[in-house]
Amino acid sequence: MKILADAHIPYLKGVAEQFGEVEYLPGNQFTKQAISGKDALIVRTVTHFGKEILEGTNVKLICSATIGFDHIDTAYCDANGIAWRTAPGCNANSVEQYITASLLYLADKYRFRLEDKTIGIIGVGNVGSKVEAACRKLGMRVLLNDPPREEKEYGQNEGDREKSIFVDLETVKEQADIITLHTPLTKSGKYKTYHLADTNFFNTLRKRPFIINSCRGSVVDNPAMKAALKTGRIAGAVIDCWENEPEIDRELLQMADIATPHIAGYSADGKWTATRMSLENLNSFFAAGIYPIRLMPLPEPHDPVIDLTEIEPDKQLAYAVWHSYNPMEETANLKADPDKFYWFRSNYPLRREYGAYYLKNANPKIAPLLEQLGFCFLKNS
Ligand SMILES: NC(=O)C1=CN([C@@H]2O[C@H](COP(=O)(O)OP(=O)(O)OC[C@H]3O[C@@H](n4cnc5c(N)ncnc54)[C@H](O)[C@@H]3O)[C@@H](O)[C@H]2O)C=CC1
Ligand SMILES: O=C(O)C(=O)[C@H](O)COP(=O)(O)O
Repeated sequence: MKILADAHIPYLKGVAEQFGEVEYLPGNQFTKQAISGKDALIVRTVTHFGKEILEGTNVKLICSATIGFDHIDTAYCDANGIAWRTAPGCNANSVEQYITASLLYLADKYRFRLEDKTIGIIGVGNVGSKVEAACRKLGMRVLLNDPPREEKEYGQNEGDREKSIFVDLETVKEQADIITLHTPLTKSGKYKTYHLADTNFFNTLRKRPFIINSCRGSVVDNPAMKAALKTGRIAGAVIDCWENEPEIDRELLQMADIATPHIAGYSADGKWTATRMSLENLNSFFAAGIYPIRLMPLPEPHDPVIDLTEIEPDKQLAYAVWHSYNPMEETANLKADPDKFYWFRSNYPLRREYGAYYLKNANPKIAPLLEQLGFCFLKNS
């Protein structure tokens, strides 16, 4: 079997070779010529797979090591017998870590308590559900908006809808102090999300909320968001996903509280899982019978012990979370050097999720919350 893989998918080299002959190329260098003789592609979101690149090639399977799949023209693939697979949920914990770290940053910067705030979560799938769980642990009031799920789970019947755990978008716009988006990017259909947050959305917000976009750039109309920041219709913005990546709006970049180069899902844990799932997809599609698929173990963090001895109890939560992941350095780097958007993504430092860290001397009042988030504890601490 001949495989072409994105060279920036970690933990793949040396393992994918069990399946056949593997060539590696950076995702932005995939061409029709490069893919034409390949049976399978292992890809990332940076390459668009539609008619222009796929037509006339031999490709039978596209494995995307990602959750999102808006970079694949699925209608073209389905119509032309090209199978495609993704890695559902692979980096959902990583996005939750990003959102938790960002919420704690906003609370610190603007001097509010998360317990006093209402968050609206738009899109409650793998990622949104993790974000929901984290926000509840943080003591926030949570509003869930997911019309496709609501329709599927509660139907059209008014009586059933009354039992729904979901609210409509108007309620989110009316009551949320913070709105975070976790939908896929879809450009057609009853529930399309392209420019879900457009000028009208921003003009009809009631509470001057913070907006967080870590799903896909075009779910938010970026010029409309910039205008909303300028007029003060929104209090601030956390932006991981942008329209026209990597050529993002420089003015919007400078205005955002947190501005990162589409890396919310970039924990090593998430990347490792994405690679494993992609190889499993390859294995089952071609009935390759490779067992076990063994990836190298995840590297330990550089500083796995978090000593909270000197940290005031009410600062321990943020301290521990930011020790595991702090978006501020990335924000400063991107603001200083936006031309390196793609480079920052391709040269991402090791980031581990909470479970790779051991806490020492946590205050007994805060320890249960840290444990619920997923941190470990050093024995006798
Ligand atoms: N920034 C990053 O690094 C990452 C971004 N993502 C993005 O996050 C998206 C969501 O990921 P998952 O939760 O795993 O996907 P998912 O498919 O599990 O959940 C998406 C949810 O959005 C809902 N939805 C669809 N249209 C909607 C609408 N118009 N309004 C409200 N809800 C709507 C769906 O019903 C579903 O429950 C991905 O499609 C991807 O684009 C995912 C991982 C990492
Ligand atoms: O999983 C997704 O969906 C994402 O957005 C990924 O985190 C994007 O990663 P790349 O494929 O662009 O490296």
